[in-house]
Amino acid sequence: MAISNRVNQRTVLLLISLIQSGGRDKPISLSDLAEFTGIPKPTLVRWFKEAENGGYVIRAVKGKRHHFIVSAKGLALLNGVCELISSGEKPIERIAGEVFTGLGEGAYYMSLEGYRREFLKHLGYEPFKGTLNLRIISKSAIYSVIKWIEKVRPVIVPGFTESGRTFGSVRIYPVRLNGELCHAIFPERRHYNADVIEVISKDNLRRKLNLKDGDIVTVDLLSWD
Ligand SMILES: Cc1cc2nc3c(=O)[nH]c(=O)nc-3n(C[C@H](O)[C@H](O)[C@H](O)COP(=O)(O)O)c2cc1C
Ligand SMILES: Nc1ccn([C@@H]2O[C@H](COP(=O)(O)OP(=O)(O)O)[C@@H](O)[C@H]2O)c(=O)n1
Repeated sequence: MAISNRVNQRTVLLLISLIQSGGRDKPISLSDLAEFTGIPKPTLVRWFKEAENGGYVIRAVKGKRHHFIVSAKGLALLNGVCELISSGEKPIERIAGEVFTGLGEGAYYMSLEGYRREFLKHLGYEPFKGTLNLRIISKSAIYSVIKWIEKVRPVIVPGFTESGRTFGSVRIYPVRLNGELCHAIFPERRHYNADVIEVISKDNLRRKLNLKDGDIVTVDLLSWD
């Protein structure tokens, strides 16, 4: 079920609270829910009124006690929320990175035929000539990257010799940058330390994702399967 943006977020929170309190398949009283969640009764009364008007809960009154059942529409709404969250692949980790400009060397290396041929073969596209640099600010995120690199088997582009000069191998890993599927590359010989990721893509990412130096991006660290 697609979630309408008119759905009240309080209703979603209320339904989650009901289910956490054991109300997925049986009625829960207002008092029990207040006790379980610590949400004041008057607040719950208001939230239940909204949810009832929307058809997301069913009220059953016995004496002074009000019981609530999650309706079929309420369950469908929560399933819609779950689908929204779980759509797409599950990243191994998710970190933040900051865009910065380097010395312009990425464009040179990414233009070399010896690399371009292999990128096309392994990734199925001809990358934009350059690497988008991301600085990882937090220590825990740097640690996540180190663990990710250890865990995921890389695609390896071998080194080669061209015009008498030797170029090193490059390890490649899949990533999503602000939701866009791209690849992180780790050249065997590189200037940067563990706090920098270089990202390649068929597109000019600055243009496509409207990025400039200092912007913070979301990086999903993925595996190949
Ligand atoms: C595909 C690729 C291959 C590279 N191979 C080498 C290499 O063989 N030797 C080297 O000194 N640096 C190599 N580098 C690393 C660059 O020297 C540099 O660390 C990196 O690309 C960052 O450059 P920038 O931020 O100035 O653009 C390579 C970079 C890329 C993208
Ligand atoms: N897929 C890519 C690769 C590089 N770039 C950008 O293209 C420019 C040239 O890349 P580069 O690697 O030579 O430059 P620097 O990383 O040294 O700044 C830089 O501004 C990169 O950030 C991009 O927008 N999208």
